[in-house]
Amino acid sequence: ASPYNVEAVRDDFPVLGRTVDGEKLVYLDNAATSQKPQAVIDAVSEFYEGYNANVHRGLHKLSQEASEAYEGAHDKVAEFIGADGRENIIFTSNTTEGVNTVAFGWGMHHVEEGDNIVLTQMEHHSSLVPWQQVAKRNDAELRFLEVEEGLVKDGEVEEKIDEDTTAVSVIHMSNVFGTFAPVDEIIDRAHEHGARVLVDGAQSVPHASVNVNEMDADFLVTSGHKMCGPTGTGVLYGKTDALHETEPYRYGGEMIKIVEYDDATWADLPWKFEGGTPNIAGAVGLSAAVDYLEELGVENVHEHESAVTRYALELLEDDDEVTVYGPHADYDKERAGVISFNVSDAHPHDSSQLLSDQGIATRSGHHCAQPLMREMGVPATTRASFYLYNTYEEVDALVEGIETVKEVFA
Ligand SMILES: Cc1ncc(COP(=O)(O)O)c(CNc2co[nH]c2=O)c1O
Repeated sequence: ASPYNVEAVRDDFPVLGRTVDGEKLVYLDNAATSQKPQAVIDAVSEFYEGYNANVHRGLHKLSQEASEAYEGAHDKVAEFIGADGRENIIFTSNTTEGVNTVAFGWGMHHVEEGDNIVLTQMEHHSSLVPWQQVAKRNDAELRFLEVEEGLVKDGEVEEKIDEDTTAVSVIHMSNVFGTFAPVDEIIDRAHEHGARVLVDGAQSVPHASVNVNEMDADFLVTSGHKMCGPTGTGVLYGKTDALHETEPYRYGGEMIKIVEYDDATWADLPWKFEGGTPNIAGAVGLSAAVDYLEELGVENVHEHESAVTRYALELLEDDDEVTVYGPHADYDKERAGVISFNVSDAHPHDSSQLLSDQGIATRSGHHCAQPLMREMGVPATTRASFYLYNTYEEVDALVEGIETVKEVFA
């Protein structure tokens, strides 16, 4: 049984009521982006209908209202992830921008020749590629914590993070396997050697309770659009001292204090990192998304999602024509709502297409983890990813849909 009334929750999400070519929509692509509750849609509309203005305290009422909403959204996100306050919260357009801000604003200035940067083998391209650039330009070594079935191998953290490690960037929850990396062990080890750690929380913050202070992460990035927030929203968290060590990434208006013809000084945190007119409507929507998740209870979301995922794993693992990648249903540690699988000899793209023909939205491909796919020895996988509104009946629909794939490729 779910910790909340799933059917009532589903009524909050207009898109879930639609059909796809006459088939009832079964949306299982939440790792890519989540659907939006009416409260988020309304918050954005109310902003445009009622107090749309540019922020940073123009001297007219609408600007003051918009500024309060925009700045207040930073406070809300800070509270949601256990940060000290708004100065630790930078709004970005997505996780990718957050990683780039840290890689180029901090990494480029602190990683020196001969240092090493440590990642895991299951990083998303949005983390791997920026750090590749830092390593190349600063003549540093990239190291990878080896992973097996979505789990960092024993001994890797101890072996790979050493006195020459300056930066560690680790995916908190894998968008391929749904597994969690041992971030506490990684952060402890990195801090022993004075290295800063960026946690990629794109898949963890929307799905599980994350507290940046308890975790002691130096930086953490996530996507607002994966946690019921509008497209084009994301968050970069940084410890105050880490952000003071970080150069701005987006220069221009709003992020300055004093500007001369030949130089400028920067605004206080977090505005130093928010050059230009921000995504005000997105921030208002993200604030409403945090309210929605807090109302439901992120722990309840994680409990529901984990139960639905376990149900799916048990059914898929019983099918000897389905290969499930990552730990199986008997796995006793935390695992969130992502299952990568392949069906007999069907190419993942064909599986996804056939499932889509039945109204079932999954994603097939390399999931922005091409090196990992090569490690796994597969060109791609089909991935079902669950969220707070998915049901056991939708898992049954997925399993029935896979039967159709098997018939076509039998
Ligand atoms: C672990 C992880 N890191 C970073 C990103 C990038 O986030 P963005 O900048 O908001 O796009 C994603 C998005 N992952 C996926 C996007 O589409 N399918 C996915 O699995 C992700 O899953």
